[in-house]
Amino acid sequence: MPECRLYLITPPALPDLTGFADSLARALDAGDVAALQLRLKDQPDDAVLRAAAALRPIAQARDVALLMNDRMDLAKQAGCDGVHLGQGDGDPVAARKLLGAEATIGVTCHASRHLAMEAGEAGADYVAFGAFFPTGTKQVQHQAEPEILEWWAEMFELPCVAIGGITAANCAPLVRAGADFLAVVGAVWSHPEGPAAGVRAMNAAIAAA
Ligand SMILES: Cc1ncc(COP(=O)(O)OP(=O)(O)O)c(N)n1
Ligand SMILES: Cc1ncsc1CCOP(=O)(O)O
Ligand SMILES: [Mg+2]
Repeated sequence: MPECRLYLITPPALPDLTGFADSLARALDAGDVAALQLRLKDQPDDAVLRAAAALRPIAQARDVALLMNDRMDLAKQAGCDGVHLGQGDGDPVAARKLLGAEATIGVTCHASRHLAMEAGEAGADYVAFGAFFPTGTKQVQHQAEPEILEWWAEMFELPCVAIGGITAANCAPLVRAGADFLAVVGAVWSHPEGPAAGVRAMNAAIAAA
């Protein structure tokens, strides 16, 4: 079975940044996390930059890549390792030009093979498919099936990310289908025993898949 790793995404608002930074450190120390995406919604730029400045050293110290959601300009300003772009968030070619060859650029491809091939041609470092399961984190308009991961993994070397309602209890088919990363919000931040337990549970489920 090819390796699959956890990709952690922040909650959409961080009213207690200091408290969140502590929880994040404990969560990252609980098990393998490949990347952290800062995904703050409807927040002023200065709040996003403040959050990035607080979280970047925590991620960096643990060798976890920090990606900015939506905004390549803020990724650059904050010194992030990359950016995640949705279909309306800008051009991966422009992001590459701005952030450089070493940056990680991810692109949302919903459930579309066409969008994924387009993202690959535009120089994305990963393509993201979803939502695989119902999610309360975001109102989604696209539903993906594990077959798209199988198809992608068979056809292309470029890593693929699965997202949307993924938990320790439902992730096995996605791992088996060839997802390189599982991106989660709720499975970690809303885990009943806390985020560190969420990371442990996800890693155990990935290993058992
Ligand atoms: C890893 C990953 N995959 C998909 C998304 C969704 O991006 P987008 O479609 O731009 O939606 P928002 O996250 O901006 O609401 C993501 N953020 N990360
Ligand atoms: C950002 C995003 N894009 C598609 S589903 C989703 C939400 C993922 O959050 P959760 O893991 O809580 O379902
Ligand atoms: Mg977006």
